[in-house]
Amino acid sequence: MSSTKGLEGITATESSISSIIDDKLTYVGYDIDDLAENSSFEEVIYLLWNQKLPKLDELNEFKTELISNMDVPKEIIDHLKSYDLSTVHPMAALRTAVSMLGLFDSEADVMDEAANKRKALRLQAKIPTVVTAFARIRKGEDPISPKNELSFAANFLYMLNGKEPEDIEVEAFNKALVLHADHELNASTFTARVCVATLSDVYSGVTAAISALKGPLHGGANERVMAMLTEIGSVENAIPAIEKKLENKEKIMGMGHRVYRNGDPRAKFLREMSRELTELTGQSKYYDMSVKIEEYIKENKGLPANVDFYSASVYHSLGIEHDIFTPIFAVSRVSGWLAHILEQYSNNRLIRPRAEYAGPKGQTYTPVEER
Ligand SMILES: CC(=O)SCCNC(=O)CCNC(=O)[C@H](O)C(C)(C)COP(=O)(O)OP(=O)(O)OC[C@H]1O[C@@H](n2cnc3c(N)ncnc32)[C@H](O)[C@@H]1OP(=O)(O)O
Ligand SMILES: O=C([O-])CC(=O)C(=O)O
Repeated sequence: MSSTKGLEGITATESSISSIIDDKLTYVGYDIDDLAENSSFEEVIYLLWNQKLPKLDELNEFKTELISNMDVPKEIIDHLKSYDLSTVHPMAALRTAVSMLGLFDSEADVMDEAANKRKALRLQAKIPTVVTAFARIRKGEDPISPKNELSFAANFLYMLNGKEPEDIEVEAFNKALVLHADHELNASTFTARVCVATLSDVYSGVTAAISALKGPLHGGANERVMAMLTEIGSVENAIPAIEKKLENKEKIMGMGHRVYRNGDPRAKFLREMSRELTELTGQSKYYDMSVKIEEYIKENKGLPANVDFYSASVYHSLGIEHDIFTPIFAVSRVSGWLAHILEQYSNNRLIRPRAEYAGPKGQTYTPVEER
């Protein structure tokens, strides 16, 4: 028996949700380029959960259902208020709040398909409320309810900032949500599938996935990209700073990918949005720095920028606090986690690989007082 470190190259399941073939990403067979240019995030959620794009009346009904499920129990808001918000990371708060949401859902442990779909809708709807409520409470502001006439993307920015966003902001944010929605068997999605393959419930699966997304080698990288750009400070300092990091064997956040070797097809959209939005907000230095870093790493390490790299300067230009970047990833990716959870239930088998034993053998037990 031999093992593959990090399960690289191992095909662990069949899935009809998204595919990455020859550096091309599709959701249910639709090219990500097409979806990023044309679709709303609501359409993409519907697509991932139903394996088809909605008709207009189906889409309208779905949007209404989402908005009408965005409320969060007062007890959870009160719980958020009880933390020391100067030290709690919003991903930790989100992880706990999602777990708590399960305590307020009388169907949490009802395992039939219809109930699981209803829970999926509730979770997708409530996660943006938790993230925006956390961000507002920590600034001493009250959480805001969504507006029926706004899209999912617009409502998120409205609930975060308390004012209706500009069209260009909504367009950029919607595109970012579409681009982050699903990504085959990434670490957090795999985590969700492993969890629910024990026939544990949807809330457990999503709580586990949030825990995996939080790490800096996965979704947590976007916040760290912005920390790196802030630390570098100027376009002139970009290459010297990166050289120093590489000398110190530090990883450059937002660079590299387990699957893509030639380039992440999502990055070009985020790069363009970063160019536009940083220019519009007079912060082009972040885009210019990012381009220099991307080119340098490509040339010297052969590594491409991943989805987290330019999303950092995009969210920064939208005025979003840096530690809210990874929760925003969760606001989008929960759509993919839920699609995978529903797919796992529909054709379940316990996920239980083997480990190659590398420890000592043949040891003899000695009583504690003789050791
Ligand atoms: C949404 C997402 O999850 S996208 C990924 C987000 N994560 C990041 O951006 C963090 C930075 N990137 C990384 O850590 C990695 O590229 C990962 C985790 C994304 C992929 O990891 P793996 O497939 O395991 O690649 P691995 O870590 O083995 O890297 C292969 C080689 O490239 C190097 N390398 C990979 N990424 C980087 C990086 N960002 N900076 C510098 N060197 C890197 C490794 O040090 C290694 O070099 P070596 O062979 O000389 O030891
Ligand atoms: O697929 C991966 O390994 C990481 C990634 O890009 C994602 O989750 O979007």
